[in-house]
Amino acid sequence: MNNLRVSVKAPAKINLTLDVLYKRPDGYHEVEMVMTTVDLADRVDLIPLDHDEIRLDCSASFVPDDIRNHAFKAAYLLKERYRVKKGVRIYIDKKIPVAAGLAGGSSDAAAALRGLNRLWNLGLSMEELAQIGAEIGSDVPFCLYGGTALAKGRGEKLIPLSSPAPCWVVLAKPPVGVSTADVYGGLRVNEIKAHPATDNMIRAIEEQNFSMMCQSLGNVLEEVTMKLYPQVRQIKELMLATGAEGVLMSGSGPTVYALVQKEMKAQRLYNALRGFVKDVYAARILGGNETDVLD
Ligand SMILES: C[C@@](CO)(OP(=O)(O)O)[C@H](O)COP(=O)(O)OP(=O)(O)OC[C@H]1O[C@@H](n2ccc(N)nc2=O)[C@H](O)[C@@H]1O
Ligand SMILES: Nc1ncnc2c1ncn2[C@@H]1O[C@H](COP(=O)(O)OP(=O)(O)O)[C@@H](O)[C@H]1O
Repeated sequence: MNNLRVSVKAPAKINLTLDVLYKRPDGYHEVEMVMTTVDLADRVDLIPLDHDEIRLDCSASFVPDDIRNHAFKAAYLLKERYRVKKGVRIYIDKKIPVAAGLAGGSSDAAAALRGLNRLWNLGLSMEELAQIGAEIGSDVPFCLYGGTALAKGRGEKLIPLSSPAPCWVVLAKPPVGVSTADVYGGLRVNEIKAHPATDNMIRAIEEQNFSMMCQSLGNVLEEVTMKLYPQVRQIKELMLATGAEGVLMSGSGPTVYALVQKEMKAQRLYNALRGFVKDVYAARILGGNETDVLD
């Protein structure tokens, strides 16, 4: 049975921009955000079971192992909708920090959708998978396609972009978990001080202009999370003082990342941050399509 297992890479995303246009009647916020994938990734293994059950285990014990897990929900929705009478064990090798603004759970769900489409021979198109993904979470469609994209609507409407200038991303997560709903809930849309220059960011990406990309970083949720967790501001300041060319909080946070072009600078930042917080990662912007099924 084990030779039929499918393993899928589930990369983290960062927000290069995150703008909120207005609060919608359905409670969600209309967003405009540029996202890209980085090579910090979970691995999702899908192993057929000989009975009709979804079982989930994760290397991080505090991650839910039932329908509250986005990857479990992906399998559940596929089984329900396409009347699949097969069982699967989902194993998540967790490398992306949890509740961090890096879409770890969404990426696991996207990986499960892609992998199960193959394991169960469903023949679903990416559009069909993205529709199911959007029912699980606003970031799941982006995670399905990966690469770099402008996301609109509540995050599920995607316009693909080319790869940004290659660079290093040094990520630091203070030891707090952030609830995305609480952060959006704390935002007063008519009090937003500065909206990110989304058009400039898109141009910087198209032109692979690294310094323009750094200048165009912006996230309207940053202020909200910084009020809750002052460590976010402290990490940003430390990153800038250590030579980061651009810094921003990703998503609803609390992870902050620094962009640098040279590996040596990434190493210096990594070392400086490790003296301040435990969760530090050095990764590369992937930017292209890297969401392949591994085997
Ligand atoms: C902020 C972002 C930026 O990429 O990422 P994370 O910080 O979660 O990684 C996303 O918008 C998060 O997407 P995701 O985590 O999939 O959110 P969902 O599960 O769909 O929604 C969780 C909750 O966030 C709020 N929400 C989410 C998306 C949106 N456009 N408006 C909202 O107001 C709603 O209160 C919703 O109930
Ligand atoms: N596969 C998963 N990995 C991590 N967290 C998950 C997963 N499925 C559901 N969750 C739940 O989703 C919440 C948000 O987690 P995550 O996706 O890591 O963060 P974020 O939305 O900030 O990027 C967590 O608190 C966790 O309980």
